[in-house]
Amino acid sequence: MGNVIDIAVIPGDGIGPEVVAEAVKVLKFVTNGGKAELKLTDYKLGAEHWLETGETLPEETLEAIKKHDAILFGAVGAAPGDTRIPSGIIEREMLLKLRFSLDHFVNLRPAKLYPGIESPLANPGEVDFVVVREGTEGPYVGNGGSVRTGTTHEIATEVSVNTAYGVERVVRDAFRRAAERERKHVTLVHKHNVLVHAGHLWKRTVEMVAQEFPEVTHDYLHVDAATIFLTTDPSRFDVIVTDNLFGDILTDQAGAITGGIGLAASGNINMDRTYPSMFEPVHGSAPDIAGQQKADPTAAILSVALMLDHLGLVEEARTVEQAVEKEITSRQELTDNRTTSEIGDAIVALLA
Ligand SMILES: NC(=O)C1=CN([C@@H]2O[C@H](COP(=O)(O)OP(=O)(O)OC[C@H]3O[C@@H](n4cnc5c(N)ncnc54)[C@H](O)[C@@H]3O)[C@@H](O)[C@H]2O)C=CC1
Ligand SMILES: CC(C)CC(=O)C(=O)O
Ligand SMILES: [Mg+2]
Repeated sequence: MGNVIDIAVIPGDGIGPEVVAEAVKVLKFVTNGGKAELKLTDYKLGAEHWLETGETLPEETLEAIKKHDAILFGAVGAAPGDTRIPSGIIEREMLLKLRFSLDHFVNLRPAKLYPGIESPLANPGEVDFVVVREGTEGPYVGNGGSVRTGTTHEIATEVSVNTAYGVERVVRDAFRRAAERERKHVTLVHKHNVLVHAGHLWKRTVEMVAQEFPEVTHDYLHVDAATIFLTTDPSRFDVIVTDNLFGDILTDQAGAITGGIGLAASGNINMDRTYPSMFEPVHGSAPDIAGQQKADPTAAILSVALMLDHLGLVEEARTVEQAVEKEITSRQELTDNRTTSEIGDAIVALLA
């Protein structure tokens, strides 16, 4: 990394550029005069870019992105009903291509109910867990197709790919994280009563890796039951490890119970550091509120804290998290009807 922190910025579509602008404000402020000089390079990618150019993620852009220390990402994608853009093209050929090409095998999604934030649950208790979602495999790999057989019936397949290598490395990561946490507990979430091939691989892998971590306890929940407990007893969770699809769904639910998707941060992490990791809010491009300064930028700002931590700027990361915590605690309502930019400014003011 040297004395320069070299960040690729991909604002994307919808509210992506609005929340990234606030995240960048925070990043500039917190690194100003610090250990390293900040260098930001913007990349125009996403649905709007595709409409203008027909490009999703050209190889030369991918190669250029690989050279940065980390990536700050907003969100991409069109409104679900937008017929100008083939559904999924941007998500798969741009966002997932980035995650897969850069081997972001740990999709880290912390879920914390900050003091002062109202949960929709009557008695949420103390909620502070992380979801370690596998980021490069599962049903998101594009292993499928749509064919017509001799009958008139169309067949569509979407095959989930789970390699022993991929499962083992993410499960070990979850146990390592649990070993560092107070409660030291891992919950595997899957559906091995039905998805027996993938489910048993995950279950056997957890049993195997658990031997290396005698101080970490573990249990198992089928994903349907996990959604119940996320609503009725979220404080039971410490570290959840799960596949790409279940982790995607559970982390939107985790966002909702911890005060809203506008607060949920994530990191797509290449733990081997062979390529840059990417930090982004859990939410999407929110076309329903885009361009109105209604989005909460807190998730994007907390993603900056995850990024700083990953880059070894631990003090700066903690400073950002503390400022967010302080700002959130002072809120009467989730955003207090302030603009995206006003919330960003309020957090920056607390960094000073
Ligand atoms: N990582 C990414 O780039 C992701 C992209 N998407 C894409 O985003 C587009 C919209 O997807 P949706 O399913 O509608 O999910 P979404 O997360 O964009 O929006 C769901 C709901 O949450 C609200 N919301 C989201 N972020 C918010 C914020 N920061 N502050 C306040 N409210 C917020 C939205 O207004 C909407 O009502 C689609 O094209 C989808 O494929 C969806 C999820 C992740
Ligand atoms: C490819 C993305 C749109 C999947 C998603 O919703 C997410 O990663 O949260
Ligand atoms: Mg999602």
